[in-house]
Amino acid sequence: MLLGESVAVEKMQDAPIIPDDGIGLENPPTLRIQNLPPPPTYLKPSFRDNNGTEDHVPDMEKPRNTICFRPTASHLEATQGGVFLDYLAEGAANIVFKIRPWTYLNHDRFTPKLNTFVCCSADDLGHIYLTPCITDKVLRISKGNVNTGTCEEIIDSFEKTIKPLFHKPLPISAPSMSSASSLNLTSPIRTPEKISPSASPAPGSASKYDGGRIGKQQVTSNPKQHQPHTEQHAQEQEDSQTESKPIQTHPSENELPLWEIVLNHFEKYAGGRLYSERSPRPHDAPASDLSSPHSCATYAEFLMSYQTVSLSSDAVFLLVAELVNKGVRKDTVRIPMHQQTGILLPNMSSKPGHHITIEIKPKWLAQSRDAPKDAYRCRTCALEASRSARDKKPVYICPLHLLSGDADIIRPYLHKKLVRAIMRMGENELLGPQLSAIVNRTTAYFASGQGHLLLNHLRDVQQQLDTRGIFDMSDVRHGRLDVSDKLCTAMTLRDTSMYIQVKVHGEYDSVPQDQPDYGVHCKLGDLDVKNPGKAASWREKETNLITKGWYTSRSEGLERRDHEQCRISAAWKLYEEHCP
Ligand SMILES: O=P(O)(O)O[C@@H]1[C@@H](OP(=O)(O)O)[C@H](OP(=O)(O)O)[C@H](O)[C@H](OP(=O)(O)O)[C@H]1OP(=O)(O)O
Ligand SMILES: Nc1ncnc2c1ncn2[C@@H]1O[C@H](COP(=O)(O)OP(=O)(O)OP(=O)(O)O)[C@@H](O)[C@H]1O
Repeated sequence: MLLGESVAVEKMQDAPIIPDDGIGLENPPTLRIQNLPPPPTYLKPSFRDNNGTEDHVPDMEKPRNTICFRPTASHLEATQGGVFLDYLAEGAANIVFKIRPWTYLNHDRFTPKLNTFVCCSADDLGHIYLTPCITDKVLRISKGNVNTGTCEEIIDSFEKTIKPLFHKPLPISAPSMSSASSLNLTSPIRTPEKISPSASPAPGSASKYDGGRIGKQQVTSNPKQHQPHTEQHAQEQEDSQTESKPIQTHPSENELPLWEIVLNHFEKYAGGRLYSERSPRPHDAPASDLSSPHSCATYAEFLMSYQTVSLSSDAVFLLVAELVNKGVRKDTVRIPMHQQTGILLPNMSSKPGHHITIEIKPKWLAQSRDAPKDAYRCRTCALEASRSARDKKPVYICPLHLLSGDADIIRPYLHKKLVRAIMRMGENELLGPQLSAIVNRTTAYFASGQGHLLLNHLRDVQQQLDTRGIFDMSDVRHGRLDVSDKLCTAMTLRDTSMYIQVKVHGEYDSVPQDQPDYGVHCKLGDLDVKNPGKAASWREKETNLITKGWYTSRSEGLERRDHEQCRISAAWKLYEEHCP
């Protein structure tokens, strides 16, 4: 296998193997395989045996300061430290394998599965040892997409850029809630004052703040008139854009965009509650005692530990074979051969009999800086509204609701997520009486516990890193990239995943009174710093949301119901109900 090559699987290819010489080419040719490759044969064990004597210098480069996966067909190696690498999941940019301890498939004969690997490391003298199997981890490998960094780059930017953002200490007393979540949950609804025209213009009318203006386009005078634009309209918008660039001016304190004024009213007068007639229920969780021994010291506790691993080229080949075996993708999967590195991460998957895991992408926890002033939706809800029925998220919550601390709104969302995770895990007995305890505990985690703190921290960092919006060029170093590193980091934190583990057995039944979110823990995943090369696509997305009316349209067909609706839409409804 040559430097610059990649292995691709195209199941429909005819030729079993077509090796190409890809050195130095921009788009290196690929090895195409139809059938699984034959397992490589390693006749000699490449580790120290039980007597401590090294009896083989392996046929791979000695890995230093790192560990290395390579396949094995040796019974001895497999029994002493073999692991299986099973396909677990994939995202747009990475493939994830679960590391499972090796087990006999046949007691009489050694019949290695194709994906039997050993994990080796070297000491200072270059002696190679078999590393005890690391079965509580997953192996994550980049697919090598154009805008995706190598594993080394990912780890480097994680250490230098991401980690410092989480070095802030966690509060040791109850969280001081943000404006979006400083809710008086017991206060009855009060009538909001009508937005004073002097404080802010009527929806859609002109003001100095035209954060929603693209080129010559002005927001229309009545938000109820907003509809997603036709293709022809979109073309007109595009044409107008070519004449003038997007303008981004920023509101001073007394020039807040309308959506923000309405949202502030919602938080202030309705106590942030979507259903105003509802009083707090007995099962609404009290705030967690954040000074308990379970408190984390800093927000860094929510980060996973990363470890680089190198992969022999045979290993990469067999991982691709594993993907074929599992029928992973109908189209092409590529794993770049030249990288031959992966990242070991803690395995956050559900573990039957122990915990269930739900995965949540909190997305944009504050409105986009570029949203029109009369936006009816937040950025995430606007994007979701723009999606076809097929592409919409099956279980959804507005990020601003998730952040709000309102247990009534968060609970139904978490309930759905947890039920799906339980069913996927196959522990259907958890759907019985235990379920409400599991849901309540997870709700408490997000409504008032550490999940709430983490979301607030993520929101703050997203806002601090993106102060001027996606069209701003002022922070860009001349001639280099057309988007700032800070914005790339903000976009990374808008795309991170929360892996929330909820204990489901054992001491979980005897929960401390003062800790309603007992047994719930979370780590953040996918913190690969985004490539500035994505800037054009981010701008295109934002422009599309603005010009096609996805932020502002009040079309019935776009409405989501109850807790699925956007918090900003809920605020508008309440405002208009009380200030017709
Ligand atoms: O644009 P968004 O907000 O939909 O985010 C994309 C994600 O869509 P989502 O809404 O989370 O399903 C998208 O996630 P999926 O592939 O849909 O799971 C990616 O994370 C994408 O980032 P990248 O191209 O892998 O760097 C994400 O793209 P960017 O973060 O670069 O915009
Ligand atoms: N540490 C982990 N433990 C368990 N499962 C994981 C872990 N990391 C990732 N996964 C699984 O693999 C999937 C893809 O991982 P990841 O989100 O890192 O890939 P990605 O390509 O960066 O995603 P995206 O499409 O969001 O860019 C996740 O959705 C999750 O199901």
